[in-house]
Amino acid sequence: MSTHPDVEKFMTMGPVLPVMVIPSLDQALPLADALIAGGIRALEITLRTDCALDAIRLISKERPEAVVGAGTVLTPKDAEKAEKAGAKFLVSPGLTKTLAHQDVLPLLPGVATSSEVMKALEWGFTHLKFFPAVPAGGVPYLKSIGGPLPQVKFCPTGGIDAKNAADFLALDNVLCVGGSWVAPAKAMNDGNWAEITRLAAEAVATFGKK
Ligand SMILES: O=C(O)C(=O)C[C@H](O)[C@H](O)COP(=O)(O)O
Repeated sequence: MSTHPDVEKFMTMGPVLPVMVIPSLDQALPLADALIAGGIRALEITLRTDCALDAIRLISKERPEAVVGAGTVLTPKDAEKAEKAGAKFLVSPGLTKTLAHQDVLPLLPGVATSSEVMKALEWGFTHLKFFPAVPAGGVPYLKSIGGPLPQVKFCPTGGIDAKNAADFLALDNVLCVGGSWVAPAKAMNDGNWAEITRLAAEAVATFGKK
């Protein structure tokens, strides 16, 4: 499936797509609530933990105001499981032929080089995650890619935080940024949900809408 029109909707819902790693199911609703209270509604739950699918199921059911997506989607099987759990979109760190052809849910696939962008375009993807954003070259790199490939819109992710997000968001080819900095493991482990609401609200207030 090529880029679904809904992908741009999810990307422009907020300037920040939180990358959520949820180790324990009892953290799922408090974390979602903390982010929602801070003004973030599009939530990416990575399929990196055992309870990730259950967390997607729980948040989708109990918090209909949130738009829940699955992250770290690697295979079409992952896509099917995420859809069954209630996810509305998929995010992957890279792109393979089989993943490019899944048609279960709208996909935001990851790329890191111009050849990968060109291959994604051949498969019909115009909206991509730039991953890992900072280690791969950061703002100047993504700006350069926008020279020959201006038709592609990105969600840079990987190494982004409150300090460098604005520099990425200032680029013409960036619609939103992704990151775990608004849902840090330490605050989650401490049950410090107020801190997560503060970080989310700070991101929304600082970066506003693109
Ligand atoms: O899980 C995935 O699908 C990924 O592609 C990786 C995440 O997007 C990054 O790990 C987030 O990076 P940080 O904000 O630097 O923690």
